[in-house]
Amino acid sequence: MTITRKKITIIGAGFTGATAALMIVQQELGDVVLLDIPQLENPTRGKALDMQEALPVLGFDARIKGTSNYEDARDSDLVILTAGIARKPGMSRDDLVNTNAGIVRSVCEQIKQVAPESTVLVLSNPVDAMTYAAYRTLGFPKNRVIGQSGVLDTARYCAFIAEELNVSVEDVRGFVLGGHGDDMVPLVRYSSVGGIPIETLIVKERIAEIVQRTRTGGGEIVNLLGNGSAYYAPAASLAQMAEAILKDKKRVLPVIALLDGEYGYQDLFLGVPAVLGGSGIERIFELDLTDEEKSALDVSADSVRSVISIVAAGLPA
Ligand SMILES: NC(=O)c1ccc[n+]([C@@H]2O[C@H](COP(=O)([O-])OP(=O)(O)OC[C@H]3O[C@@H](n4cnc5c(N)ncnc54)[C@H](O)[C@@H]3O)[C@@H](O)[C@H]2O)c1
Ligand SMILES: O=C(O)C[C@H](O)C(=O)O
Repeated sequence: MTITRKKITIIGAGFTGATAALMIVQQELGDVVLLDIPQLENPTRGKALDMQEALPVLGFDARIKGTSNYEDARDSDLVILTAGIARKPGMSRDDLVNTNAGIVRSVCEQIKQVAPESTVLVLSNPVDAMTYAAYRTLGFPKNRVIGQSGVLDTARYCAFIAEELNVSVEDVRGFVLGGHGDDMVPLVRYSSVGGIPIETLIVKERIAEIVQRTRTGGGEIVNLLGNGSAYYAPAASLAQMAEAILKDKKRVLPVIALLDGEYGYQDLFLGVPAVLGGSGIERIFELDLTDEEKSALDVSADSVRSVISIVAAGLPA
């Protein structure tokens, strides 16, 4: 019996792309193609070769290829899109919209030629709108075009709760809904530690501070780094989503999905809990929200809608 490994192409071999590549091969999810622009062909090949040479020490089997040629991405099972510019201190993610929409569109034109059956995972910011740009350009079914934000935002939220209570992160459960902006919606009511609701363990004022820190978590890292944005936690989030898809795990994770009436929104990409498996987004869960939670989600949805409208204006009708 021949065992054929899955093929994962990561477009953008910068901080998030290269880190995700290493995490993906360390989970033995498949062979990785790391693709960047032709001007960066040699550094991209260098990164891939360096990772390849780490694998005998780490003890994992995979092939990693650095390239700028889309032929190398042919027939990929999964394409991860990290191409684009990152924000600097003082910028919002939305400030990246015009530059990154152009990049996402040009990359997706190529992907649809060489990997028409792939599932596409989008990271480039502003990610809700970039997932929309990818969906419109690719023309793939909506279950195969997915954005990453909620896994990362939830990870930050859970890390802060674990730190607050001095408990294992393994026992913290939480959920962040909505767009990947400072008005995202951490759902306190659905958050627990070892099954115990956090509202019974942490005072209201501290919960509010944790929620606020989660919402601005990306900016906190941008300010500390000074010249770029987070990449370890984003790459780990991509690897978890890749695993769910490539191993058909049917994980329940917050993902950016195209909504068709769910939560009362139409034609909108927004972070919601979904079943992620071999077919991509297999099902969206609609949670019962209080009026307060729904109002907060409406605010986040409005922000996303306004950025999507900028992208839509630049796309052919
Ligand atoms: N959604 C999220 O949660 C999340 C998390 C982290 C970063 N991001 C976003 O991901 C993007 C990448 O972040 P990073 O830290 O890896 O940035 P980076 O600058 O380190 O890497 C980006 C890479 O994309 C490449 N690139 C640019 N145009 C390209 C093209 N047309 N084709 C192929 N490659 C191209 C660049 O050459 C660069 O190597 C940014 O937009 C950032 O804001 C999103
Ligand atoms: O904050 C950023 O610009 C990068 C990313 O979206 C993050 O949340 O870390």
